[in-house]
Amino acid sequence: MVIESLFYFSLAVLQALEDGLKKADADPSVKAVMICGENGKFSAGADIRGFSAPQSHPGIGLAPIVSLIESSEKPVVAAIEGVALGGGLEVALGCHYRVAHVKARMGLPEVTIGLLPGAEGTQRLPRLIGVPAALDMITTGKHIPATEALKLGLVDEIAEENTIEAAIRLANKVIGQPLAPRRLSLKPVPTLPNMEAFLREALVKVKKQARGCLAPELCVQAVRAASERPFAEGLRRERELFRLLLSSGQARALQYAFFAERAVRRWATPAGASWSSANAQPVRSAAVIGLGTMGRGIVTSLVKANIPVVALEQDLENLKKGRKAVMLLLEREAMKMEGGAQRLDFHNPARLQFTVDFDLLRDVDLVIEAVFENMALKKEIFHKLSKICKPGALLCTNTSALNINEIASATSRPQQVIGTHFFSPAHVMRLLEIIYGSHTSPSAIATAMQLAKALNKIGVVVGNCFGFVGNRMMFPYVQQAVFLLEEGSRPEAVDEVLEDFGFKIGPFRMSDLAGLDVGWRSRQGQGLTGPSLPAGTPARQRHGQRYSPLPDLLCEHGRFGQKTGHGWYLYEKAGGRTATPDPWLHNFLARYRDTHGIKARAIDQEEILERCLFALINEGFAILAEGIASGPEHLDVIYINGYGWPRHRGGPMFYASTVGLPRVLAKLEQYSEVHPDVPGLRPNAFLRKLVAVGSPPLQEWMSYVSWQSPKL
Ligand SMILES: CCCCCCCC/C=C\C=C\CC(=O)SCCNC(=O)CCNC(=O)[C@H](O)C(C)(C)COP(=O)(O)OP(=O)(O)OC[C@H]1O[C@@H](n2cnc3c(N)ncnc32)[C@H](O)[C@@H]1OP(=O)(O)O
Repeated sequence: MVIESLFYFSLAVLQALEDGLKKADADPSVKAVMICGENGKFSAGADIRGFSAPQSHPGIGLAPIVSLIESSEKPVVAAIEGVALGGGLEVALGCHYRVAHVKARMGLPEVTIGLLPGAEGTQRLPRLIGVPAALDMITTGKHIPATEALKLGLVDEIAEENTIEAAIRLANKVIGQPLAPRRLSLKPVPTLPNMEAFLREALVKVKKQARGCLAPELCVQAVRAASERPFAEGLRRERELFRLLLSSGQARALQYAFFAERAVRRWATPAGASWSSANAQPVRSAAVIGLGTMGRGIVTSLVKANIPVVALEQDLENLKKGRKAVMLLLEREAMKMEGGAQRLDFHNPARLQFTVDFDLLRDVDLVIEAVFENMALKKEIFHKLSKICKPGALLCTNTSALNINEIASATSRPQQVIGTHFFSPAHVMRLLEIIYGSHTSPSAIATAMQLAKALNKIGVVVGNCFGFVGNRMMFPYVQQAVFLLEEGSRPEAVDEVLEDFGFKIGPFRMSDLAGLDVGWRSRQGQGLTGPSLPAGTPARQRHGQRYSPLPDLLCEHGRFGQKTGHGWYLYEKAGGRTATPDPWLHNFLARYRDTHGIKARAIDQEEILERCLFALINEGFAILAEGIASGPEHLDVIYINGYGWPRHRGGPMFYASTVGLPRVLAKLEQYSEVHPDVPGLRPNAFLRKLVAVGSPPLQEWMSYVSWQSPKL
């Protein structure tokens, strides 16, 4: 008998499975059962949306079905095609045999949505493949290919062609064989000589990796229960831990992040452009200009995506340096991939060519300029590109803040100019901020989004303003961090609070890593410091607002961060990575406060957290109100994927909604009263409006934006 299930479970699917199994058991003419999915997909598990209404969620009814499958007196074989994920794999674990198509993928990704495999998966999987492999799958949520599943013993057979036929063949073969040895609930968990030490180390590892995130830790506890307790008791523990996660708030945040990342694919602009009005142009070849840190990563990304690249530098010396660095990156990437260097084919000049000759850019479909942040230089390059490149070529600039319209004005085809803000290291980081200017065509946006997909990145379309979304929100955050130092705090104290919140790295460690000179150059360009600063400008004020010259002073002392061996911290050497608190810096701060008559005060963790985060969130509301991004999900996806925001807190705007908008507003009002010369702390009008209308759920915020004056 064949039972078909749907892509992700609904109550109806579970009911059909139960009915089918009972019918098969009762019918003497049925000798074996095969469970498969529809349309070549076994199952992606439970419907994630339902976890916000757990009482009615189909997942709740899943565990009894898995038990029912296992206890069947007739052999049950799972025919896995496409994916078997989460509850889908748990169903397969209840079956007595598993056959997978060679291209199928399997996994227990519940941890990524803040849960654990709660339909007996944490108890069955270790019994089947042992604790180390099960723990790896359950705590990372990774999807493994069928070939690996076979090696682990997760599946019994691999089908190259027709999985259903192979599963039926296997079912016929095993009719009449004893089923007890195939029932995982009856098997012991394979022992390890050092199980206790192994589990302890696993716990330490996940706690370190996912700071503050509960699910990986509770997954380890559930697997520990499997190794220490009888099956039925292990199940009770699994259920208990599952309930804890479901009510933790982190599950909601992680599930929100799952859907937010999918929602941003459906881009739209205030002018009404979207996928439905735009066709992406094919990108069959690309060029990258500038082989500095960003350019090298971008070339690597393109090669990995199988797009032939022309890599251009201004002179032979830089070309040689850039080429060596790119080759090293590609060698490393190839080592991580199946098929390695052969698959990447980067030694083939038809796939990757290094040159100083602009003329070789004549035929490419897309150019990504990645020279350093200098408007004059970028304009010169774009002017050249508009003369050389073929008419349809997309012209992208990798800038983190500069005005796309001004860069586009140097060309004769501003409709084809677009910002593509990569994050460092560009071949690793998943975010791609895609910035359209006033003249960028919908087709150019669609092409850039398509490129993001090809590069396995998450493209987020945003409007043009200084710093775009990510850096614009980052400025007030870093500004508050520096103000806190002026007022009495230390870099390590501020970093610790934000790292305890869950950021991978606090603002001062981050500045040291990125290089303090980057911001210094930008502030010099803006006339905020350096020779162009008018004489007589007060040290701690610019344009009537509070300004801290601390970062500029550090640069004047040659402290650029990791690269010089000292910045906000001290490092073991130039280029070192181990940050230690620096007594020189502490003295320097004390002298600075004396010079400016600032009385140092003790600043508590709450103030550090709120001033940094609420200033960032406040800017987020301004961005939404101006129509720079089409929804809070966009801001959250940018922060999770580009700025190390803890995913289990769902992104800054989601976090604001969990704190409660009235509280965010009240706190901003309170801080703003104390610091009236800091615009970043002045509550944004859109935040006020949302509070005034009763703080609607985040999904409804954008319906309160008035679009009369989008600054686009
Ligand atoms: C109260 C205590 C009681 C204790 C008992 C508890 C019992 C618990 C029992 C069972 C629990 C089961 C847990 C689960 O099964 S949780 C779900 C686990 N599965 C996943 O996490 C899979 C998530 N999906 C993916 O990874 C991908 O979508 C994938 C399936 C690999 C397909 O990828 P791709 O081809 O790139 O397509 P998209 O990601 O764009 O997805 C297409 C659309 O489908 C939507 N989608 C996908 N999976 C789900 C899902 N599981 N639930 C809801 N929706 C899903 C996705 O959002 C896309 O939608 P759209 O096109 O609108 O953007």
